[in-house]
Amino acid sequence: MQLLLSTCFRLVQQHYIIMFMILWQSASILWRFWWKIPTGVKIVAYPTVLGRWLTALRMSFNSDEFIQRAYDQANGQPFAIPLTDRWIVYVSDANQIKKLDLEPDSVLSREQGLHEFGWTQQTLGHLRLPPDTSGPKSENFRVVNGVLKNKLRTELPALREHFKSIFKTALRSEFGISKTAQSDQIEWSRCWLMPTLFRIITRMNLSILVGEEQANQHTVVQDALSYLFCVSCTVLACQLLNKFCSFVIPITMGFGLSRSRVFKVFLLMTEQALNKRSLTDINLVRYSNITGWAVEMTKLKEATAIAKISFGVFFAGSFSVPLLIQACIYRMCMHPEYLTKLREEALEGRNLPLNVGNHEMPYLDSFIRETARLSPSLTLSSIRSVMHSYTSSDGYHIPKGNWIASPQSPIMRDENLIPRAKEFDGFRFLDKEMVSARARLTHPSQSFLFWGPAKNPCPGRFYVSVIVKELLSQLLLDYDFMLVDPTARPFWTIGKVRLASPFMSLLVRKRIVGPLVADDQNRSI
Ligand code: HEM
Repeated sequence: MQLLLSTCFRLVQQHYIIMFMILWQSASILWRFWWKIPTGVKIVAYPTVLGRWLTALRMSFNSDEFIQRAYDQANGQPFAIPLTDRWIVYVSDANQIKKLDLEPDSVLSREQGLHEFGWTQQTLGHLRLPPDTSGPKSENFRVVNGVLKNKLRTELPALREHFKSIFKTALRSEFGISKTAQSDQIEWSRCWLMPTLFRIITRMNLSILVGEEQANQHTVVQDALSYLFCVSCTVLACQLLNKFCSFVIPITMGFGLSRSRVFKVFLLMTEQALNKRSLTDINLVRYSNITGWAVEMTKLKEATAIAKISFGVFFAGSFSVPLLIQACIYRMCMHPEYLTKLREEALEGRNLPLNVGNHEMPYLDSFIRETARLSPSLTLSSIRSVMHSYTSSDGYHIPKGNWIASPQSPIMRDENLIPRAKEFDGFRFLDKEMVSARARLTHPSQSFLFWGPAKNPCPGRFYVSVIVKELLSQLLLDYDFMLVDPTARPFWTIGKVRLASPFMSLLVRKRIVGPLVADDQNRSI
């Protein structure tokens, strides 16, 4: 009898818990999809509150197509699509975007938007600098832009030999080709592209962030890679599970162990740079990496706070570069007709310093820009988080907590803005005489949102442009390559991210100098 009673009691208890969870979930659906709905804009979702929720679920897997259709139907007007955590109002008209640019960060915050986008509370945890809504006046913004757009950019031409030697060694070791391999050793080796590119680029980023000595240490690179893997799993979990993800985060983040180990390296290098500054005449101190330049530029005194800034740069710069390179390699394999010209150019430019006047290698520059245009790694751009309920001068109203953004892919594929926009034309950005570029990879514009808003584009883009060109040049000059399965799906869309396929594999061999045998996907192996 007692057993029966206790079983009944437990069932009732469980029943209440389930009832409570259903009520809580219903309330949050009502709150988000009815109470927080933007007004005065076209709502692109299935009708009713439940329909909007289903649209949000659908957006987790198929957002690219959905946004494209909404853009085509909106005729330049703003439209709103629900995600599981918020509404996004997409604005594409240039004049409306200009008006948004005039709003202060305390109303429409770019920095808050970037933090929410990167789930920094979960992925950087206590090592993040909290978002500062004072816009360009914030210390983080000033230091990050100063370090990447001034210091690092000025050093780029001199760093070319350094980049070259890192990539040469890395490619050889990744492809399992010995230093003394002769051109008649033509066996193909198979390479799993995404992890390979992450290893190479993370090693390179560490060398400019914390210096060559640290980047040479196997454990430092391994910790950085483990941390990036944890971040990828966490962002994926957060995108799919949203608020329910709290209990899985410690697991996906590996309890923050790799994060702490990587941060320790940043802290150590920051402390060393601070010591150097205090011991030497300040005018004589020369730093050669980002942690040192951050110490040189910041007004902050405390090592941990300064290290958080450079750690934030590591976080911001780690994911997009491998994805861009993978997209370029995919395009090269699918459009081998470009390879002869790209190889000629790479050979001619082999020893020139890159980024002196930002006009070197126009063919490769155009090829990468065209790839980026058609294969951006995000479905949206220029995110702003609504800090206080916002009513625009055009009459639409967006409740606090939602986002305003631009529909990146549809704009970059709009035939009204770019002729034959849906076609891949690798040398599209060269002028009529085909000698120099009309628009460089690093130039942001209203129809090229790859680097974010034209007003405040990514400060790391000059560095990206140089290292991507260097790596692709070496690949073109030293290797033949082709896709293992050219028919496999090249991209996946998960929530706001448009990922190059993590399963893409390449067949690679040392290049036979002479006829360009790699220019044909159909050759026999
Ligand atoms: C293909 C590679 C990259 C792409 C497509 C990319 C794109 C972007 C975009 C879209 C933004 C947001 C801009 C905004 O909405 O205001 C951004 C911000 C940023 N990026 Fe990049 N980025 C890339 C590589 C890098 C690298 C390698 C670094 C560092 C070495 C870097 C450092 C940053 C930083 C620090 C910010 C935040 C700027 C701020 O808070 O003011 N990025 N990037």
